[in-house]
Amino acid sequence: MPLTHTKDLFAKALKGKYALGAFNVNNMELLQAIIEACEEEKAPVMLQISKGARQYANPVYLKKLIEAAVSLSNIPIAVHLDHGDSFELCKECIDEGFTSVMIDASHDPFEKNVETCRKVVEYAHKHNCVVEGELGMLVGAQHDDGEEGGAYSKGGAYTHPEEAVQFVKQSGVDSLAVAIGNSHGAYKFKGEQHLDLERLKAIKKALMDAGLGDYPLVLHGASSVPKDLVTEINKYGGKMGEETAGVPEADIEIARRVGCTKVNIDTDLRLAMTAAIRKAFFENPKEFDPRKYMGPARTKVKDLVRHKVRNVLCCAGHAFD
Ligand SMILES: O=C(CO)COP(=O)(O)O
Ligand SMILES: O=C[C@H](O)COP(=O)(O)O
Ligand SMILES: [Zn+2]
Ligand SMILES: [Zn+2]
Repeated sequence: MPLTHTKDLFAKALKGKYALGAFNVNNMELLQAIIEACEEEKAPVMLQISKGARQYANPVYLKKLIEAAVSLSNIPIAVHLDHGDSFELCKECIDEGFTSVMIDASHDPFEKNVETCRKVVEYAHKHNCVVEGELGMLVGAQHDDGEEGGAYSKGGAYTHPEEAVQFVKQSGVDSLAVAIGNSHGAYKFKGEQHLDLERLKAIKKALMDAGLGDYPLVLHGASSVPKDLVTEINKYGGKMGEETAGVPEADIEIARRVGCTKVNIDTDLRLAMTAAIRKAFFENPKEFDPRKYMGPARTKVKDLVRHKVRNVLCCAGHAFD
């Protein structure tokens, strides 16, 4: 089975009122965990590759691993560039056959963001690829070099509904990542906080009223940073701030119902993998066969993805709609 096009996945998700999980892939075990969970849950899935993943694993390895996943499974799989930071990187991925790319020029002024997106859209649309843009800036740790804080988006800037309309019209992007209080990483909030879901509704409505239809919105930073994973990491020797909190899963469910079509999850996968590896090291300090800790790590990530697609995103059971 070949890759499924991102635009086909979006069309079905919008019709079926479910969200697609866009899970980040950095190595074989993460990929296997995502695919096995989605296969068993009959969920369509988006695999996303960041610039960092390409640097870590090598684009050819990633491409071949994904080819293996596609040929061994029956579910619809799309491949997306996460946070493309230049036209050149987007072009490389489009040429490699990615079904969608994100160009993230959200830190630039509006006009410059539009211009950068337009250039990517022009190339992508000629090559059967669709484009995600971003307007507004996520709070906190986006593009961060520091320990926990954001380098240049500490305050964030929420997406304005009318600006979103102008941005989509002028740039021609096919989906839009919004800033509604979401942020990347494990240190999103101290204590329980919520997304600005009223703003999300207003953005969706403004796009609809402007004749852009049931327009696909994207939620970055959608990890919930489960307390039990943080506790487990710390129990087995980790040193994560216990008071950290992510996006409540109930907020993600509401975002899905409002019309968020793509939900990005990376940190929760990292936490699951780290918790399982730390536990295996702690419980079996004499063990040195990587399969003995990567195996449980893969299983833990698989359980997490299963939970997300079944209980939060509600895309389980929709693979063959
Ligand atoms: O937005 C993401 C990838 O683009 C991931 O967000 P998290 O860090 O919340 O998992
Ligand atoms: O939003 C960022 C994603 O979690 C990817 O992270 P990365 O750049 O460390 O691969
Ligand atoms: Zn961004
Ligand atoms: Zn992101």
